[in-house]
Amino acid sequence: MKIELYDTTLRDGAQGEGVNFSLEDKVMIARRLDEMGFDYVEGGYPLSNPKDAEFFQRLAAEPLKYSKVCAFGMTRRKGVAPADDPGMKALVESQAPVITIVGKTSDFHVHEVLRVSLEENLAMIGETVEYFVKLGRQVVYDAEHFFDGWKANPEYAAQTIQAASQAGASHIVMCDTNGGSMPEEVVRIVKEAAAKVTTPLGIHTHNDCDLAVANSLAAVDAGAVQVQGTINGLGERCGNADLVSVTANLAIKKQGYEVLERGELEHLTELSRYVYEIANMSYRINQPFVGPSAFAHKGGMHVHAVNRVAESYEHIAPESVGNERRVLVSELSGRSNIIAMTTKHDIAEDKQLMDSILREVVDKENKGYQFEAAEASFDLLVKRAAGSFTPHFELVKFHTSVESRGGQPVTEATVKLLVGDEVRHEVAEGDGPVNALDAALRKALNGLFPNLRGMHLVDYKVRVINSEAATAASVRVVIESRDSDGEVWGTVGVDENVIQASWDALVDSIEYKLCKDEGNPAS
Ligand SMILES: CC(=O)SCCNC(=O)CCNC(=O)[C@H](O)C(C)(C)COP(=O)(O)OP(=O)(O)OC[C@H]1O[C@@H](n2cnc3c(N)ncnc32)[C@H](O)[C@@H]1OP(=O)(O)O
Ligand SMILES: CC(=O)C(=O)O
Repeated sequence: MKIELYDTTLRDGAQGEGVNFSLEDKVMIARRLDEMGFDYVEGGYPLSNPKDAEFFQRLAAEPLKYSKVCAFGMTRRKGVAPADDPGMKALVESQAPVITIVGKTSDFHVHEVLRVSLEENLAMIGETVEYFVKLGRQVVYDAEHFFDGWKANPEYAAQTIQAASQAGASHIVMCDTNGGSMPEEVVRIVKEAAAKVTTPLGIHTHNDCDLAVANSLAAVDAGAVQVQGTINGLGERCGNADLVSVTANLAIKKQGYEVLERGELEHLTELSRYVYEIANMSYRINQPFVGPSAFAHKGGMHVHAVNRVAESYEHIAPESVGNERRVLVSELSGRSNIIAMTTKHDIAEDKQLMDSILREVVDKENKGYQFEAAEASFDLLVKRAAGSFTPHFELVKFHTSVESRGGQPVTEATVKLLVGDEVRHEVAEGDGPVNALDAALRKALNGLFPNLRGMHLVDYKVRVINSEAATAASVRVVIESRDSDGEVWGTVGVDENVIQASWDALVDSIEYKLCKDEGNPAS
């Protein structure tokens, strides 16, 4: 059976704390969802702000190819005719082919929040839906607080959805607005609601009990044919149902449902990351299906098994959702992790070397190193252990100073290097000691390695480890670098002195780049 996917990232997702899409962001996300084959894209609330109103004008001028565009609004205001209601006018002007109307299901909300009679609320629902149907628009009716309302007063809750159904709504969407329902309640109530209306049912859940995806799937099993949710579960409070997980579960794990019929499932990971990037948010690393850790294997016994049979510790093939298998190296590693990480070195047969690499990894992790986010440092460690690494330069000394000049901090670094037989001695200023060291190091290497010009630092993280040792505590510095090929790599340094730890991570980063460009990648 076909299950319609209704995306509300641009409306309900934008209600999440820290989420703020520009007009261009919204248009780009809508187009990506359209390419992926989502059935409905809810673009916003045109009454709410000019950006949302403008979004619909942009899409009216250049329509989506597949997805139906939905404009969201509430039922008419109390005591106002639909034609005179500013919210209705904004929805009409949006030109959106689908109008999604939210209305009250719960008698408690009708009395305490709207402060109108139960009859007036029914009239608000029926007249609003009818108004848009008569204008030739498709109307999706979102029944707010549906499950709470049904639990408190099922007769009245049923009357609200019957009002929408009789007025011509195409779907009645049951909303778990406060996210407090359990899957067994959802199943029972969806079945009871299905006995009261013939209009197709949809489900819209929130994640306050961490059950939004489970509740969506339970509703589908009970008869819902449309699922509303957001990419990555963005949304108010604890978020909405993550439409990525809903889609993957319906397509891969459950039997008999069809979603994204155009074979776009293998682009789910790309879509998830695209939305994170546009929202300027970090990926949720352990996000099911699409997170960077979703198929990352760390425990030595697991890696051993996965090397033999991938599905021994994977519930699906990562590629089916566009993700990839990763092997992590850490103190929890066994020889299998090292073998998996060093395939290009062709050293798997050298058990002694494998054991010495493993011992060094465990020893270094014990001192505070972490190689999970520093694969480039790990690769250099392997080369050093295998005797195939020749440093491109050697440090003679470095010096950094920070002083205040006229109330402004000025940071300077001096670096003295031996490059072959030549001594190079350079000084540079920077925004801080690490930036100044980076600049002086590059100056000292200037003219020898022009490819370093296309490389820059993109992230710098410092973490105090062993903090109970107070001032003697070590720090771990992780640096992320990127080059003009778009490759990103991580390196790590650990020391009691943050400048030394930074230097070590910096040097690894440059050595990795030089090895890579010589066609001698460290891994
Ligand atoms: C469950 C959901 O996610 S629903 C969507 C929630 N999203 C948002 O609120 C984001 C966009 N909202 C906005 O920009 C603004 O709230 C607006 C433009 C819609 C309204 O702004 P204002 O007119 O200043 O009203 P305000 O937000 O303070 O209060 C909401 C009003 O709508 C009324 N209202 C709430 N729900 C409904 C409804 N379903 N139908 C009719 N009126 C409703 C409230 O009773 C209140 O009116 P009152 O003060 O006369 O009682
Ligand atoms: C409509 C909606 O967003 C809700 O009830 O949660």
